[in-house]
Amino acid sequence: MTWVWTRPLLGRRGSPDWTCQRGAGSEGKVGMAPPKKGSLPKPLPEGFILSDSQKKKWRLGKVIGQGGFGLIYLASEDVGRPVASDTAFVIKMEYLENGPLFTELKFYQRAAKPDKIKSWKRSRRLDFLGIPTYWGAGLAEYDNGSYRFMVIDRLGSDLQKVCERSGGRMKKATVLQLGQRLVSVLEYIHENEYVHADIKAANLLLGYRNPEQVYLADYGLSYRYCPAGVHKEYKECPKKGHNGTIEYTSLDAHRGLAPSRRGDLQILGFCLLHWLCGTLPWDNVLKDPIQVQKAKESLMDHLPHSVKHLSANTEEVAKFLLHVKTLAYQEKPDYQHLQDLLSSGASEGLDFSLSTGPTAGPLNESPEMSSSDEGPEQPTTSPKAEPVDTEEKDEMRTRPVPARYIRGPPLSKPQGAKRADSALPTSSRSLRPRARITYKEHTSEEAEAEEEEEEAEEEEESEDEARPQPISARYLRGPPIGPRPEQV
Ligand SMILES: Nc1ncnc2c1ncn2[C@@H]1O[C@H](COP(=O)(O)OP(=O)(O)OP(=O)(O)O)[C@@H](O)[C@H]1O
Repeated sequence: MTWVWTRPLLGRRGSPDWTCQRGAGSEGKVGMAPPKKGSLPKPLPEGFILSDSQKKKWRLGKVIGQGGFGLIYLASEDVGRPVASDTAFVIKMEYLENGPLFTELKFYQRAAKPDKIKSWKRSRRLDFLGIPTYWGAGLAEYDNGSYRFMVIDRLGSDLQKVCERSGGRMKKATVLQLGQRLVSVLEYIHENEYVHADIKAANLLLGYRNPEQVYLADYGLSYRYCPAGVHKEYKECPKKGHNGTIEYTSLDAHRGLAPSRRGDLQILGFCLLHWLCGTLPWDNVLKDPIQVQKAKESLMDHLPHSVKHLSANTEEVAKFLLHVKTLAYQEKPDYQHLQDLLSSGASEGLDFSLSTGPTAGPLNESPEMSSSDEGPEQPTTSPKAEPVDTEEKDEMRTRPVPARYIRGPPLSKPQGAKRADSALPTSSRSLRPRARITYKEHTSEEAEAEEEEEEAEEEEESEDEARPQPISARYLRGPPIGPRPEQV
């Protein structure tokens, strides 16, 4: 039996209303003590000294943030005095048995070492790359609890908050500028065998000292799509469908495919659209992942008109999504071309002041359009969904929520419409708080074995004393490797 973290659909982010429920599989594993009720760890005292896997010491300061599983502390390498309020480091800490920090740590250790980032920047002639620097990690014991921690750059406010403060939407030039920068970050991540799989404003943090810099953070859902250069195979697995943040997650994720590069870009496209319009066509059906999937399929099927129809200022994003639609599952995107598509209206810097651009388009029309509405001809190379077994779909629909890990802040409830085809926005045009539901698939033994195998092959695992507790005690996400090579 394994343990699944659950939280009510609209439960408060970081609130103690999590429960731990038993799930199927992995019978009889060692280390099966259920994680403590309420996943947020007990805060460690200010001034606590931690030693990382390289024996470097770190001093804990105040808690400055909390996520679904862990706390963020200010931290300092100068252990002899209290941590200054303007310190450049933070420590992210979770209970040892929790999975997301382990996943995030593996990303940083494999893909975001300072040297690697430095040489990438040199080779690309970049002044800046928006990935926080990783400074170390380790394990700690406190008051009978075991913890994992990771030291990274201290960052500033997240874009969700910034955006809410400035009226909900962003200026078009800023959205396009953000899009370009994120394509550049994604290219780096993708070239290092990873995808992020959870791009959204809440995971974009401004620099602490320089708010002109934007970092893509939170790699808790990141996925190694191409371990040792071998891309995961195309395998739809409806039972693993809808992973990610429901508003933005890719159609691949809805279908239960392992995340890949095109999925990240599609997620980014949905984010850009949201930031521009302040709303998305599936806002009103967020509680029903299948309806969300259908609304996204409809939008992608009817590009570019479906996007242009939402607002007058979406031409570049429509082109962006149209290009993403042409990508095959394993295809390497043309990052330069994607950046070029966004470049025409992009600003130099970022301006988060109130957006006065056109609001989203007609409110009472369906995103599903007749073929005569479609505008320019569609590319013929667009990937087609494999037929989905309706029985499996029904099973997904009725599957009890506790079978998955669900996370998301309360924010406001989506309003109104019951059907995807009437899912056009009805009220607010702003990026106001909303239900953001993240589905995270429950651990599978294949995925765990796969991770173990990959790790065993790596020579660079000197920091592996930070390995997790017995596998079954932690939460892991990841689809199994499919036997069926199916390039779509
Ligand atoms: N490097 C950082 N510097 C400063 N604040 C940070 C840093 N990383 C995260 N935060 C802030 O701390 C809070 C918690 O972040 P964290 O990444 O742990 O969780 P989350 O993304 O909010 O939720 P989840 O754990 O469910 O993914 C957020 O408000 C985030 O903006």
